[in-house]
Amino acid sequence: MALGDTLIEVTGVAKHFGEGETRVDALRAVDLTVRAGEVIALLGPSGSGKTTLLNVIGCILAPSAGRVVLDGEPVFDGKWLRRDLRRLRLDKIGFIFQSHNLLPFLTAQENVSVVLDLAGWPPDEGRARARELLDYLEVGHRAMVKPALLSGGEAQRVAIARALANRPRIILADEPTAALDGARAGLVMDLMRRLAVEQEACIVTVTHDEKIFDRFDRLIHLRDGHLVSA
Ligand SMILES: Nc1ncnc2c1ncn2[C@@H]1O[C@H](COP(=O)(O)OP(=O)(O)OP(=O)(O)O)[C@@H](O)[C@H]1O
Repeated sequence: MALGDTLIEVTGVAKHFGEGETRVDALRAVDLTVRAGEVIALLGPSGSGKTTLLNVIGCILAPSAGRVVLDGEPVFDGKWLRRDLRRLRLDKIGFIFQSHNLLPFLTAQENVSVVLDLAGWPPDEGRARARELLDYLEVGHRAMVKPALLSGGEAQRVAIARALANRPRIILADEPTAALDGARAGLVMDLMRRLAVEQEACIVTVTHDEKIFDRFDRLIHLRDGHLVSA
């Protein structure tokens, strides 16, 4: 598809942890632009800075230097430019993690609708949206079940529904298919792409999972905190 708006613009971003002899430069002068409709992978050896970059884009971690613009809005330029980062994350960003992090005491449907409650949706609209997404992801028949009774693939699809529920335009995923077999991993990525394209969103995925490399528009390699290709 034709690429749309620029959704992620990271310029000169650096992040170090600690000082002096214990200082670790996790990111060094990273530039990255991602546009609507793109599904990209962050690859690289352990410790190369993939999760750090994902957390910076997700406004979970403040960079040490640089500029971050999300969906046209400057959010960091040497310092945070917005005070309400929680609201920003709720509105613009959906997170999908390797371990699905579903709340064990809520049903599958409630795990999705709770995000919409937090974002201020009326409860009946939130329930309807949760159900619609679970149906779309072919886990609607498991809507009233608690996570402990879901298979790995079902739980991951519920987690995807939760990440996408509020129609964020920036979807960040950390090893979303690591727990799935090859066929299911491909299916999950295909579903994520379909939803992203429909919602004019982008997906940035940290992965080591070679089974799904062919599902990405771009593979971006990190090494020692540098982007080595983009
Ligand atoms: N909170 C922290 N405090 C100190 N050092 C950290 C912290 N988070 C990350 N680091 C260091 O920053 C570097 C980059 O870490 P990061 O987790 O981004 O790598 P990664 O590429 O995601 O690795 P992996 O594939 O193992 O998850 C590593 O050297 C790591 O030890």
